[in-house]
Amino acid sequence: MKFGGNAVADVERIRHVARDIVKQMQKKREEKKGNDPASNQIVVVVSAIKGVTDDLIKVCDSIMGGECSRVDSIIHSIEERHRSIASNLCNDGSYTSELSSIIDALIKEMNDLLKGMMLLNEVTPRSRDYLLSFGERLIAPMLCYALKDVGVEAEHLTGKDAGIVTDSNYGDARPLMDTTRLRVRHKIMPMLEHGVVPVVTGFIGSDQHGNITTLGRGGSDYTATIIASCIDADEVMLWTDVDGLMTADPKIVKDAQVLREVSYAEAMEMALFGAKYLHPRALEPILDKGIPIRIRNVFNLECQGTTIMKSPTAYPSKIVKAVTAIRNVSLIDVRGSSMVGSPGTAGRIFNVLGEHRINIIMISQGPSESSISMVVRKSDLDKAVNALELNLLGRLIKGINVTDDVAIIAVVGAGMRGTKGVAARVFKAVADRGINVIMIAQGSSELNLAFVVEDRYAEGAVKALHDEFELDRINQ
Ligand SMILES: Nc1ncnc2c1ncn2[C@@H]1O[C@H](COP(=O)(O)OP(=O)(O)O)[C@@H](O)[C@H]1O
Ligand SMILES: N[C@@H](CC(=O)OP(=O)(O)O)C(=O)O
Repeated sequence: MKFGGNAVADVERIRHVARDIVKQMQKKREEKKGNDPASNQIVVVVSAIKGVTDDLIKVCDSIMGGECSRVDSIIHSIEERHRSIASNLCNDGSYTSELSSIIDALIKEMNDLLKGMMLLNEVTPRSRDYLLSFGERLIAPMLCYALKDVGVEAEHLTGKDAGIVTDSNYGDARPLMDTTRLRVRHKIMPMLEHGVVPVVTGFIGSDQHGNITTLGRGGSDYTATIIASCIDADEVMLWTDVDGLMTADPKIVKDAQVLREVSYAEAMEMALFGAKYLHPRALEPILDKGIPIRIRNVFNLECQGTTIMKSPTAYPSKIVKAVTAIRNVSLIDVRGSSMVGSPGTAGRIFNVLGEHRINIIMISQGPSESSISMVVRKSDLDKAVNALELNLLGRLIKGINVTDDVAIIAVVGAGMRGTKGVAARVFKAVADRGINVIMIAQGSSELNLAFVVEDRYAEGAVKALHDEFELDRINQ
């Protein structure tokens, strides 16, 4: 069971999560009538309080910008928030003092690290991951003690303690699954057999040298599926603050509906295109084993949520199941006559961006070959343009155009495969709302059709497509 950052934002929510875990354990025991000793074994994975990882990233930026007072004020508010939770969470006084001293020790370690980083005025990928890890490391002991306080035996572990070993690609590390499987089983299985609930920090692992690494934004989902695969779990539950995967972001479309079932492939497309910030690689570890994932709302236990599975049977006649939007992205257009007919052009452009660790979200090249359009995160824009200017401008490419405030809109659904007329419906619906399409891409899997609009039209485009494919009536 993985709990996202919204679910653990304050004392009340953490207590609620602890009670939810107890309920789920009881439910499992009843379902299996207690015959199976593994019937109520649960591993808990938890994310940093929503916003804390973002704040720690701001701290890194401020260190590099030499803004010490900004660092102090952000860190001060993180410390106060966690100290206050630690002192108000448990009813048992001895737990309160144990928890407070754990939190104090972590805060001291974080400040020691910050002192070093500030002294050097330097943030390396390795020190950045080490600092970001404190978001999760500060919350896991809280949930662990909340469980102890309601009578559940629990132990908190970092991803590193739990046995997640990764490569050294800081900021976006990948698990080395064979080693991880051995270590996770060795650590977690005995705890489960002894009736102890492991409470593991999401998002973090460690490389082979023992340095802390992070698995990329949204990486707690990934932690949950890595562990599930290692211990052959029956299922993975991702507990969040919405009822499940929905036909659109409920913050944009008021009558968005919960999808009862989607396939692994559809969920992966939805994740890649921004619906519920599911980690794009989170499904990889459980695909082969076919372990189902359930997305559920921790604040609405009545709702059964969404099941992500191999072969869903719901909605057999639906062409499109969801409309998604990726905001905060920018479009880079590179052009030049020497790009025409010259093999390796795209390779050279993508290499330069790859060397600067810039992820390209969407690519399009017209048959005239004289321009290539790419969408990158807004936060990567400066770095990307800089890298292209320094390495290729005046040689391979003659000009770079930037549109810095765009959004990618995508329609997703396995029913699109081989169905004629989907693109016509999509672009007519958008044009009828007076929205101009800047760039288009469709993968050959035909599971999605994606296009770019100016960001101010993003919500209008999502609503238009939700209406066009009658997604508000999907469950009728
Ligand atoms: N299609 C969608 N279905 C469900 N949620 C969506 C969708 N698109 C965007 N969201 C947003 O994703 C949020 C949940 O993702 P996230 O904040 O990463 O959760 P967590 O912190 O629990 O992992 C919701 O609050 C919702 O606004
Ligand atoms: N805290 C990390 C990892 C994570 O998965 O968070 P969440 O479950 O709240 O999306 C992040 O913000 O990226």
